[in-house]
Amino acid sequence: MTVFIASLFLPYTIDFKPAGSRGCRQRSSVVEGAVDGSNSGPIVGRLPRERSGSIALTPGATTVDEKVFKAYASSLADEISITDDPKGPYPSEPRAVLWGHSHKFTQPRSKATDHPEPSLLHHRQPSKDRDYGSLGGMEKMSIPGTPEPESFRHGFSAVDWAVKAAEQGHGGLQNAVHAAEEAGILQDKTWVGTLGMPTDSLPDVIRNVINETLRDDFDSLSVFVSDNAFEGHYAHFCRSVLWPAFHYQMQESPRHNEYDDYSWKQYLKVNEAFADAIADQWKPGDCIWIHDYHLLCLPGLLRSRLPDAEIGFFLHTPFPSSEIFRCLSSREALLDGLLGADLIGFQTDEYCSHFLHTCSRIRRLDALADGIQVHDRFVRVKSWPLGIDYKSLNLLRQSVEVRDWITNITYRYKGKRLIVARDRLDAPGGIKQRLQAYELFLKSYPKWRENVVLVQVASSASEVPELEAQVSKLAMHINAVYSTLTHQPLVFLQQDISYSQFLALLSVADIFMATNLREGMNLTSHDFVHCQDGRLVSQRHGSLVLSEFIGSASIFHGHELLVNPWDYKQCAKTLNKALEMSPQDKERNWRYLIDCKRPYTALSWYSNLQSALRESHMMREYRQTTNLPPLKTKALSTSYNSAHSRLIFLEDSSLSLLDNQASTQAVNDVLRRLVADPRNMIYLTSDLSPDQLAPNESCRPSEMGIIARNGLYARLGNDTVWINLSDNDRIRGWHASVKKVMEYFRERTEGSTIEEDDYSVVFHYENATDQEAAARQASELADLVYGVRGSESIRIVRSQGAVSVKIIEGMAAAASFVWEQISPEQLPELILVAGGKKNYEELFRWANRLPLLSPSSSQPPHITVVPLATGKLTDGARAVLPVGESLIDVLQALAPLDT
Ligand SMILES: O=P(O)(O)OC[C@H]1O[C@H](O[C@H]2O[C@H](CO)[C@@H](O)[C@H](O)[C@H]2O)[C@H](O)[C@@H](O)[C@@H]1O
Ligand SMILES: O=c1ccn([C@@H]2O[C@H](COP(=O)(O)OP(=O)(O)O)[C@@H](O)[C@H]2O)c(=O)[nH]1
Repeated sequence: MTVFIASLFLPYTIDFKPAGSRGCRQRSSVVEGAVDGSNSGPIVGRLPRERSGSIALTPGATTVDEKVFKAYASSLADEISITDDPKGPYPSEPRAVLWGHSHKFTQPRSKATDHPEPSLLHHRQPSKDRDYGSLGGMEKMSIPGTPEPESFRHGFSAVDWAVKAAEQGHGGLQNAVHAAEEAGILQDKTWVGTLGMPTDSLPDVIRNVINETLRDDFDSLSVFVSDNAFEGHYAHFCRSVLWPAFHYQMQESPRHNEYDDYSWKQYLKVNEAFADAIADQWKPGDCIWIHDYHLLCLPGLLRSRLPDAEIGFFLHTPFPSSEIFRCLSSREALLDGLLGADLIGFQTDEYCSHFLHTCSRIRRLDALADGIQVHDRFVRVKSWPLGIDYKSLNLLRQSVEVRDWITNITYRYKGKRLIVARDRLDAPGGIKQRLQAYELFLKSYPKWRENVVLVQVASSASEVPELEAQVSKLAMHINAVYSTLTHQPLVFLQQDISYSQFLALLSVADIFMATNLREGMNLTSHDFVHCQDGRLVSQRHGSLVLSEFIGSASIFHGHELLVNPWDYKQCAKTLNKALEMSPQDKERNWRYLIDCKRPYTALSWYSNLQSALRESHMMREYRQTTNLPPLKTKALSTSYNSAHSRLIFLEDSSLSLLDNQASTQAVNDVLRRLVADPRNMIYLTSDLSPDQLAPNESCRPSEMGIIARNGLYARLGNDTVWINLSDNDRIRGWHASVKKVMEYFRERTEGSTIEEDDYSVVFHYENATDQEAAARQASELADLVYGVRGSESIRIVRSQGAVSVKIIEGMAAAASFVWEQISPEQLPELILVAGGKKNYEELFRWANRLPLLSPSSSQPPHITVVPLATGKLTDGARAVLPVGESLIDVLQALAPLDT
């Protein structure tokens, strides 16, 4: 089984250089080739190190501001002056080196910088009598297995190329994939992505050879799209439309409709190219993982090509509030694209909730707490925060290079308190706000002016030149006002620095500021906490000043130094607090952060996602219920008889044992036989309350457990005490707030009514005088309820003429409660769930998930879930009652009279 991992950029790209021009690059560490496909260097699993001799801090200053700061940065570089090869040879390094030594902080570059030079590629005149496409004048087409003539090899060997680490891509994702491979939970993978460089000028033969090398030696499937399509997709639609919107930057930009339309078409085109490439290679049993906002339409495009494929999607960025998302002109298509997946993962619960609400609002879909019902498919939605890979980080930070940088930086900033930040220079990066807060800090706390330095690494983002100019000015202003002859409080590097330099900075910093306005997660803050363990630098426990608005804030929830990045006063105060903190408090804070992030590792992220996808896909199959097989009663009896322990949930509406209607003798008899068997745990479920059930008490066998009020109460078998599974105050709370909102709409919608019981509140407008206005009100009502629901597990169901708000997870939670009461020796070998009400789907899903909860050593239980009513209740069911049979017939087959 192959796992396809699709991300816009492959972890690799191609470095084109004329033969012999690679200078000092270590040839042995590059996978090299000439266009004829012969590898001119040995293929080894390492890519070239990008050595930064003296960090390139002075290139291309153009504006006055830039000159000032680049000159400053350059003098800093001279001061720091490192040697090209700190103390080689390098220790054996972790995999992350494969790409980690590339200039990671060149992220904003949309493409690799090394273009194949046209003069090299077209140095031959196309031959008139042959048509070899872009190969033009080649004497002979390269046919696999056929030796090429010398002339061919010579002509193109002048265009050497090398596979090298891509300069952009998902660091966190790559580390997670690597960790999963090392742990053996990922065995056969194929990365799918573009090379992130212009490829139009590449002759087909070169593409093919590159393709093959990447496929054979780098488990990669390269997707080729035209340079125009790539530009429209990435630079325009991704970077100028989606990225700002997903990070709450909906400012108007001077764009034309045609521009938007064009870039949207290119976005789709690139997504389609991915779909075609994957569909071409996919085999039944393979799994497809799609990553991030560049490929939102890919799940849907793949679903239409491969209806049975196992498809997962993970969004690394935030998913914004529906208020923002609904401004996107392609909102429906984007949602439909995403909903092609079996499972959609987000970094935090907040993003999940925004997504669920957006689907309900824009697509009018039935959003449950754990996913979306899309016609006959259920798309699971859940948060799985990405974490870091300690193993590779530990190895990397102990490299000679990082150690040397630590020495250099410690020497350079001796006696100073060091604050470090590193962000992309775009609006969500929050550099502008951070500098403003820092200025206020220097102003308000003069005692620190002479001994604090903020090192701000700002990777450029050419998309927003105005912001760059503003930030440069601000930086210049801070240094102009607060510098002294011997001290400059701000080092503003509008430059990329190497990862080793950055790790060294993280290790020696007193404070790391991750005060971005928005960010999906921000793993760098996790790296910082880890690097402050004192392993390389004695007793650090530096402080993390963290924005409330980034994914990491949900991991470090409750952290003492959380800030609102727009509140400069608070940020300034927090910096002062962090600097004044006693070593004991710093350590306490640090330990808190370490504990918070412990459960979230790159490996656990990968493995949780992988099993959740498996489960969702499996459940999706059960949900494809149009042709559910009839229940095989005989087979069920066989499993029942061989099971030493059985758990059975039966919905009472068809048995009438719990309600006040008299049940038949047959029902009474068969239930008594079932409960008499000590191997059985029988639970009847009802929507009645314990009070309503009381009068009929004596008619029921006392061994039978009961779940009442759709899961709000449970009574275990042989027990007389009702357990309230929900907190009454909480229920009253949601009930009251939802009702209040409904009242508001009822008053404004003539003819509407509200109906309530203790687990649902329904706004009826089927008899409203003005249906159109009432439907609009109902939509607004649904939106508002989403807003007030807080963390409650409620479900909003829109139906013809009504909006129902119901408490959910009741049945599954009650079933889990029952499950928790069972001792490990008694864990059931057979589970039967039979019911016909809508909330039984929840129970079906719960039961379907059980095999995944079973310890691997134990035999998974045999599960049968049977919808009792025909019609809509099929989600999660595995079989239907055979025509003419009732539940009693099935129960009688299990416990016949003579047993
Ligand atoms: O620059 P892009 O091509 O648009 O890519 C976007 C960013 O993707 C990665 O960051 C995202 O994923 C991280 C890990 O899940 C998460 O921590 C971060 O908040 C997300 O934005 C990548 O690491 C960035 O460098 C890219 O800029
Ligand atoms: O050259 C590099 C750059 C980053 N990383 C790691 O990749 C993760 C950052 O990934 P990403 O850029 O996806 O996350 P962000 O920092 O944007 O949250 C961090 O744990 C880094 O330690 C790495 O191993 N090598």
